[in-house]
This record gives sequence, C-alpha cells and structure tokens, in this order.
Amino acid sequence: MVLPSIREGRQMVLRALGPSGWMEYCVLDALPQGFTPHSGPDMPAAVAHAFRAAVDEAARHVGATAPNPPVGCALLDDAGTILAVGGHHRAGTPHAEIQAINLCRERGLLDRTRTAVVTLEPCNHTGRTGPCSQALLATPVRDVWIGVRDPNPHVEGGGADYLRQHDRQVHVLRSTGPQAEIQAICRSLLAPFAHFMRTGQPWITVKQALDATGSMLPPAGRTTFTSAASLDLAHRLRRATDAVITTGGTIRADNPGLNVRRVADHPDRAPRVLAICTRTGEVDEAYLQAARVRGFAVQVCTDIAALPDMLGMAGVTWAMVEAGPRLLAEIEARDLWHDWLAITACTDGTDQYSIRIREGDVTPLRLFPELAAVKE
Ligand SMILES: NC(=O)C1=CN([C@@H]2O[C@H](COP(=O)(O)OP(=O)(O)OC[C@H]3O[C@@H](n4cnc5c(N)ncnc54)[C@H](OP(=O)(O)O)[C@@H]3O)[C@@H](O)[C@H]2O)C=CC1
Ligand SMILES: Nc1c(N[C@@H]2O[C@H](COP(=O)(O)O)[C@@H](O)[C@H]2O)[nH]c(=O)[nH]c1=O
Repeated sequence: MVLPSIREGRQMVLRALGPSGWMEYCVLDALPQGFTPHSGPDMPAAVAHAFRAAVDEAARHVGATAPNPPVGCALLDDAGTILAVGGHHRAGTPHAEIQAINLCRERGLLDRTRTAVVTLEPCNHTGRTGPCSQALLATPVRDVWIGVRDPNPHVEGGGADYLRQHDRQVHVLRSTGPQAEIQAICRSLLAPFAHFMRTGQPWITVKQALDATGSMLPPAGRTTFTSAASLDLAHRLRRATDAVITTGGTIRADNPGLNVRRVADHPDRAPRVLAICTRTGEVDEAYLQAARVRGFAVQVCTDIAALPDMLGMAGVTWAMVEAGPRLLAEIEARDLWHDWLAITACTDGTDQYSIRIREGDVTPLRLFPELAAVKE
C-alpha cells in the first residue's frame, strides 16, 4: 500500500470533510497511541500539545477581550486527539470552553470529549454568560487541565473546586518541573488581566525605539527609524493592547497616527483609548478630531499619576506607551511601568530587542514569537 504524503493526506481529508479545515487540524495533530490522561502527576504530551493550541487560539484575540481576559480551551478525546479549540472573542460573548463545546457539538463529536485543557480556571458564576464549570459537567469530560487559577476576586468559589466536588480530575499546572514552561506561557497570557484584577489598573508596557547612538529622536522629516519587521511588531502590539499612551510633545513633533495599520486590526473592536499626557491640557482640536475618526476614544490626562486609575476606569487591561524621552523619564521615575521593550536600530539595518520586567518574571511580551526568548 502506498501511503499518501502528509500534504496529500491533508487534501484528502479536507475534500472529505469540507472547506472549514478543522479536521486537518485534528488529523495532523493526532498523537501516538498510549495517551493516558489519568496516568499520574506529570503532563501527558497530548495535554502539553493541547495547551499550546489553546494558548495560540487565545492569543489571536488578545486586544479584543477587555475587560475580560483572553482564554483558550481545547477538548480532547480518549486518544489525546484535539477535537476542537475555542477562544474567548469579546466580553459578553461565549467563553472559550463554551466555544469549544459548541464546536464539538456542531461536529457531532461531543460524546467523544474526555479531557478539557483550559488556559484559565473555568468560571463558576453567572455573569454575562453561564458558568463554564457546569457546561463542562454536562459533557463526558473527566479530566480538566488548568493553566492558571482565576485571579478575579469577585468570582465566588473557583471552578476547579466545583469540578473536583463533582468527581472530575482537576490538574492545575505547577510552577516547577515539567509543567513550569507551559504554566509560564499561560501566566504571560493572563498577566494584564491578573494585574487589572488585583489593582483596577492596566498593565503598562513601554515601547522605546533607540538608534545606534542611544537617541530616541527620529531623523529630520521622519517619525520612525526602526526596521519594517519592528514596525510590524509595533503595530501587532497596538492591536494586542487596549490603549496607547502618548503626549502633547510627541503629537506636536510627529502628528502620529498611533492606530493599527501595518497588520489587520480586530474587526469591530470597541474604540481603543488614546491617552494624551499633557501638563498644559492643550491639545490641537484638529488632532483630537482626526484621532476620533481613526477610531480612538480620546482621553486627555494632565496628571500622569492619575493615568493608571483613569485607564482602569475605562476598562483598559493593557496599555502601551509610545512617547518621547521626557515622558519615559517620568514613567520610569514613578514606577508607572510593568515591562519595557527597547528596540535598538543597529547600523547594519537590523534591530535588537531587549525586555525589562519591573517585578517578577512574567510579561505578555513573551506571547510575540520574536520576543519569546529575548533576554533582559
Ligand atoms: N523613539 C521612540 O520610541 C519615540 C520617540 N519620540 C520622539 O520624541 C520626541 C518628543 O519628545 P518630547 O518632546 O520629550 O515629548 P515626550 O513625548 O517625552 O512628552 C513630553 C510631554 O509630556 C507631557 N508631560 C510631561 N510630564 C507630564 C506629567 N507629569 N503629566 C502629564 N503630562 C506630562 C508634557 O506635555 P505638554 O507640553 O503638552 O504639557 C510634555 O511636553 C519627538 O521627536 C518624537 O519623535 C516619541 C515617541 C516615541
Ligand atoms: N520612532 C519610532 C517609533 N515612534 C513612535 O511611533 C509614532 C509614529 O506612529 P505612526 O504615526 O502611527 O506611524 C511616533 O510618534 C512615536 O510615538 N516607533 C517605532 O516602532 N519605531 C520607531 O523608530
């Protein structure tokens, strides 16, 4: 018998199962036999694999879910094959677990579900949608793997405890040993939301472009000087965040757009906040008007100390600073930042990245492939 190549096999499956492509995912990701979800404390390879799929799905919606967190969920069968991967898209729409359950139901696969892999503990309360813990109980799922416990203090009784009380095996990833790497990715995904839950304020990322001499100022007649790849990254960061923080000084110097242009933005996103720091409070009315036309909800901030609360009140979970050297000095002196991405344009046309994290070891910047391994 001549086996089809992966490509041929994939085309055969797609022809057989329609254009959506979902079974392509299942087939190519089917794992070797021997996956035993009840087998012990360490994470089976299929679960690790499913966590990555769930994180990827959640990451596609980072920047669209605020004030909710981005979450992903994969449902697996007995053999460890991924049946469906769901993500949370927007506040008020179904959570990741419900998306994955609904996908399985549509595909006639719900009866095969045995293991749920979720980047965040399933909710156990009725908010704008029903409790995901109960939705999972209504499926044949026996094992639930959780990346991070829910940091939301307003959520009474965790979904993990509820599922355990109903005889489900619940595994919460540990921060040491073989589970640590995936737990860290889940914590990176959740970092802005977890901070927002603790403080009511957004996670604040500084993005700073530097030339080879260490200057932040662009050459005359230009507003940027980093490479095309770094500008793409800057726009992907804008897409992932809920607010841009800039200043009166930068607006007067650059008349910057600050919107997402080099990559596709989330469709139908609620207006992103443009926070303009200015001591005088005087910002050109034509600039404000044009920024609103670009889709921003503009907020003028005359006291930078009040900025985190102001943004938190607007439901901003992750904000990015795009400002010049004077405001960055203020932000650093006042500890108003959480992570700091420096992009240095080298003379050979390449850029170097470095990341500082003010406290701890978690940064959502690690979700971006080119920053995943960047050193401080
Ligand atoms: N390389 C890079 O990553 C970037 C470079 N730039 C460059 O930086 C230059 C502009 O820098 P600069 O003029 O120093 O401007 P900054 O962007 O550093 O902002 C300074 C302005 O911020 C406002 N401000 C300062 N402190 C506070 C405070 N405590 N509360 C509220 N508002 C405050 C004031 O605005 P006001 O005067 O209105 O009161 C002040 O003029 C431009 O050349 C631009 O191209 C800009 C962004 C990024
Ligand atoms: N110079 C510089 C940046 N600077 C920031 O980008 C703004 C211009 O944004 P826009 O008008 O939307 O293209 C500029 O005013 C400043 O805030 N960003 C970068 O990624 N790389 C760069 O080299």
